[in-house]
Amino acid sequence: MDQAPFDSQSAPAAPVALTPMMAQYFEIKAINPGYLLFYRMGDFYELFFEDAEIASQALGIVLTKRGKHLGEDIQMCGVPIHAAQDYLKKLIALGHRVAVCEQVEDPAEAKKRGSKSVVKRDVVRLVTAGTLTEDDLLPARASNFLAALSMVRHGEADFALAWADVSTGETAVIDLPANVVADELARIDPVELLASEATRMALAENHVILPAGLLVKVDPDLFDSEKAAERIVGAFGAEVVDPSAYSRPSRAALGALLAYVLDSQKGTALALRAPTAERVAGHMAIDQATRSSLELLETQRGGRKGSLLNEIDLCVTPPGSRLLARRLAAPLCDPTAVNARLDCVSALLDQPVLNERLRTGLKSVPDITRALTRLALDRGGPRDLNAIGAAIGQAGDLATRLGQMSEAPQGLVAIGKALSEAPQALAAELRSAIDEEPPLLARDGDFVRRGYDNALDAERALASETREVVAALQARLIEETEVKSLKIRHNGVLGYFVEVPAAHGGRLLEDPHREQFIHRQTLANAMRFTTGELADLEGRIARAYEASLEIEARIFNRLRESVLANTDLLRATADALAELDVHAALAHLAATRNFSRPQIDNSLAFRIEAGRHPVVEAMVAADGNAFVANEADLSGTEAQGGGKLWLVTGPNMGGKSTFLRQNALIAILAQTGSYVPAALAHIGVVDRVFSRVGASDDIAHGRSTFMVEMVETAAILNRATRRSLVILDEIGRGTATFDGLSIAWATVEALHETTGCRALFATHFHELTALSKTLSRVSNHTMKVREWEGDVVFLHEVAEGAADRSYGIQVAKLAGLPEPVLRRARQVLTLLEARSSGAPTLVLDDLPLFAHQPPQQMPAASADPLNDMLDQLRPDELTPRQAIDILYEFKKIRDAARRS
Ligand SMILES: Nc1ncnc2c1ncn2[C@@H]1O[C@H](COP(=O)(O)OP(=O)(O)OP(=O)(O)O)[C@@H](O)[C@H]1O
Repeated sequence: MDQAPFDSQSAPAAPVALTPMMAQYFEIKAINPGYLLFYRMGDFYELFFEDAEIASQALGIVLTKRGKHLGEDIQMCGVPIHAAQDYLKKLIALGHRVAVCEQVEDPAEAKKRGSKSVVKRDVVRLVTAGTLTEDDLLPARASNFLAALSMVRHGEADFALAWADVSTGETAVIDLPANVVADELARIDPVELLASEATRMALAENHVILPAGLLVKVDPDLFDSEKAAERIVGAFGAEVVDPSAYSRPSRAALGALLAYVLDSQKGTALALRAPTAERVAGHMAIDQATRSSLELLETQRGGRKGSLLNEIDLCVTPPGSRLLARRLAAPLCDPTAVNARLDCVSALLDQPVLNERLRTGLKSVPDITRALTRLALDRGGPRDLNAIGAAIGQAGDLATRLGQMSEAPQGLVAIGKALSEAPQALAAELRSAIDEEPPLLARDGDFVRRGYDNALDAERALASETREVVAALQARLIEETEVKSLKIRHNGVLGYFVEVPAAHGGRLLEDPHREQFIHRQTLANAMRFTTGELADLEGRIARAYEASLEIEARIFNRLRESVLANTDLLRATADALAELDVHAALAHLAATRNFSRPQIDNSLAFRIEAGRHPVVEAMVAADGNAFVANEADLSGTEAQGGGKLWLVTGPNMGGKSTFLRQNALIAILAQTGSYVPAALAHIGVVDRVFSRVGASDDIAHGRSTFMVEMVETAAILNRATRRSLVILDEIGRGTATFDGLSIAWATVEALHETTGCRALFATHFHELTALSKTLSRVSNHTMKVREWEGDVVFLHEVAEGAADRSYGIQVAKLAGLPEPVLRRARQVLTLLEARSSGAPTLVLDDLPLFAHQPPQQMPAASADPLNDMLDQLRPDELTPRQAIDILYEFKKIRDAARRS
């Protein structure tokens, strides 16, 4: 094996000719720019130079030095082979990409070329976040997409996005105009995104910023649409996929995706499925801001817990959870397709005993899509074969159960058919061949069942017979030497040997035993010998073992081939299992959470009775409280000019955000094919949902909160259609009162007059409620509160009419604003209200600040009340929402003081 790549003894301090190994290292490094090079040295992967610095810091491992280059120390760190997987996982999670460079010849071969020759090495795999296949590197319940974004200029730029989960083989592509690129990226949520610099810049001109953390800038050549056609045919076969069926941008995106995956696998055949061509209009458009505001798959803080998905995901298999997440990210727009899904849920809901049995059966079905990919990439092991065998068996059982269903809907019939076609003969073969608990790797052997292969059994018998031979030999040697404590033992260094206690060792060194026993080792208490007979035995055992390993490897490969020959059937089985899991889970959800079936059609209806927010409901229930269900009716018709717009007023904390969001979530759940948390829901399919709720809670990156709010409002006004559902919360709040009010006013008018979409608009500008008099489809609604001894009690109930006031001061009191501040605020409010109603009244200056305060409570600094308030605030005890509300109070007081 090689020594150090860089010879520390002979490395001079000045520029030098490279040692052969250094030359090899640099050569490999140069063709893999952007990757940390894991350079195989014996039992370690070693990293050098900057790679070593990066890895040692990222992994918390020691950085050492090995030799010199150009007079400088060479930094080095290493990870042992057996732990490499864990280190890789950490590096990938931190966004690094790794090139794994192995020794690709036997060191003995290298020696033959001369003593100074270097063992050949080559990169066998590029490991990146988007090209992983190993279970322990992947999240079980989430997809892991690699995406490639292409641009083909036709005067105006046309884009396409291709994406694949390399671990499951799922592949898809979609043509996109520039203005939906960001939405689609948000939906697919890739872990790695390939694009050229030109594409990145063209999108930036369109105000679409590609996520820097995921972006891998690749050579534009990778996107050549002509080469792409060849790659597509090469990957899937001309008889399976016709490249000309895709648009030029789609071909280019697929071509780049395939090239990158192929390169990462270094020549291993691809295990991707023929790409599905998706259409933008096929699913509900939900932009990034809406996804984040509605916390569909993850919360705004980034975790899955607290998201809608987490609340509704009762799937019992990881592929089921992955499918549900994908469906929730892309609800359907075709009522027929939605209803077909709902029919499956309804049928299972109607048969709870069957559904429970199906779920119990599904629970033990292994994740075969990933096992199949590993086998295709020759990275699989006997456990993958077992998983596939078990899953096929389960699929058969589940098909039988489904077959017992009376009047199954079309969707379940199709699932049952796919399950019944699972290749049972293959499963029987796998079951008869592989042990129940095999080792991870085929090369470890001992996984084929006894009785499966005669030749293998014969070799194994030889190996085990030798055990008996050893015992017999030991007995004979005891007799011959008369050393009763003589033992035949085995270890890795000596192989088989004879061991006697030290006290008897001398006897074997003398005649007549001297000839037979060759001394190998003297220990404190024992002496060890070998004999010719033992060496012979050793050889026989080793040969038998080698032979059995070889036979097992042949069996493994044959079974692997049989599995791969059934790839299409197995994928269909896996798809059907995942889909059944999703329907069964949604039926279980509907039953346990009291959801009902939504009525979905092509109308412009949006009528929800007793609607609930599934996540807040669970949260409130955990505190022992009941969620207050609310109705919403935004239904309209073309003849009326579109849907209705509800203006919702009411205090902070009154439940406006919850109410607004729950209606968007109900629409999304319904079009996903799920029952919904409402007593009744009638929804004409929604083509886009826009939700801007609580934007001021977000810390805007680089743009002020108000700017973000305006950019997002602009997007809604430009893109919403009559079929859209728009949910807006406190538009215009982040600027001066009159500017904000005017913007909010004009926005409501535009939504009503031009867009005609169904909309919920929450606001603190009570002036807006006057619009209901002039705009026919605008109506006023309010969150009910009850005042009790000066305090406010939130009823969380939506009622007709407008709120007469905002209860800001009462809420500020709940938030713990100091009493002097509250008192002063009440005075100011009274004055302001009186002034705006035109009543002759005192001016602000007439009122002494904090009048009636005893002097000790109101120190001299009260000339600057804002300062005083700040002194008394306890920021740590405030929620962001409370803090913002207090800030608004501050601004109001300051503005009022300025004007008066
Ligand atoms: N329908 C409901 N039933 C029971 N509790 C509710 C309901 N709606 C909201 N709540 C409770 O009230 C809290 C505040 O609700 P929400 O954030 O929707 O109020 P808001 O009016 O939007 O306030 P803000 O304007 O300050 O964001 C929720 O966290 C929840 O605990």
